[in-house]
Amino acid sequence: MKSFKPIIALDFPNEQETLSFLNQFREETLYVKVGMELYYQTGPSLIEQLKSRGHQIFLDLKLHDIPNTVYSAMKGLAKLGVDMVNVHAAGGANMMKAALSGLEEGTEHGKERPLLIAVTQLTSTSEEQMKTEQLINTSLNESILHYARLTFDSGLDGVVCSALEAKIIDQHIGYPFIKVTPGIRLHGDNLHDQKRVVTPEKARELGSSAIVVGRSITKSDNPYETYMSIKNTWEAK
Ligand SMILES: O=c1ccn([C@@H]2O[C@H](COP(=O)(O)O)[C@@H](O)[C@H]2O)c(=O)[nH]1
Repeated sequence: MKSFKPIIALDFPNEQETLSFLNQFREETLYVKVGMELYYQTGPSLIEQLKSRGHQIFLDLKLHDIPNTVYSAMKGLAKLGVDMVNVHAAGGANMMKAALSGLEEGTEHGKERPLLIAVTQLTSTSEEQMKTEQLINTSLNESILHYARLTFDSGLDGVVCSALEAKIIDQHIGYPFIKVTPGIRLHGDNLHDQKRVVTPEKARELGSSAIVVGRSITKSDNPYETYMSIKNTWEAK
């Protein structure tokens, strides 16, 4: 199975704060996640800087639009040379297939295409919220499995889900389908806006392929130490 370092969510408002955070990590090369907050302020130039420092990049823009728009957007994103990108599975099979075609066509000849994964249900969504707001009348696990199957059948590499759903996805889809799991909390507490949370140890036990950790590292008193301790726990697998 492909092995990923813990992915640090760089949820910062600008380049300066991002780089001063990263400077604490000395020579360590990281797998970082650039999301909407940061990318919408900095654009491709920050991606170039992160690459020049040797970091791997998950560009987490969660595309969700009509197939043609997603196709063209992915074609452009492929040129950035990032390692992983994503869409919302709720955009449907045609949209996901269009995303994959765009990525394949946009990837420079001889380079590896970025991994493409799809968000099933956000880790900030509870079963109750899914039922009352999205009017999806199944269990949360069934909805996530449905989106995971749709994603797999559309030819993508994996999904974003909580580690709580990693096992059921393995049972029905298997390897090498990737499960990227945010909602990681060091004490498993429902901190902030997350609803489906898991500790790094539990995520490992449950079969997560990659954990995404934001505020537990970025807001800690010693981000470097916190990251190293999470990494050691994760690599003990
Ligand atoms: O379902 C999802 C999809 C993406 N995210 C992103 O992961 C990080 C989590 O940050 P924390 O501070 O560790 O909560 C954040 O960038 C989200 O946009 C997610 O949490 N859940």
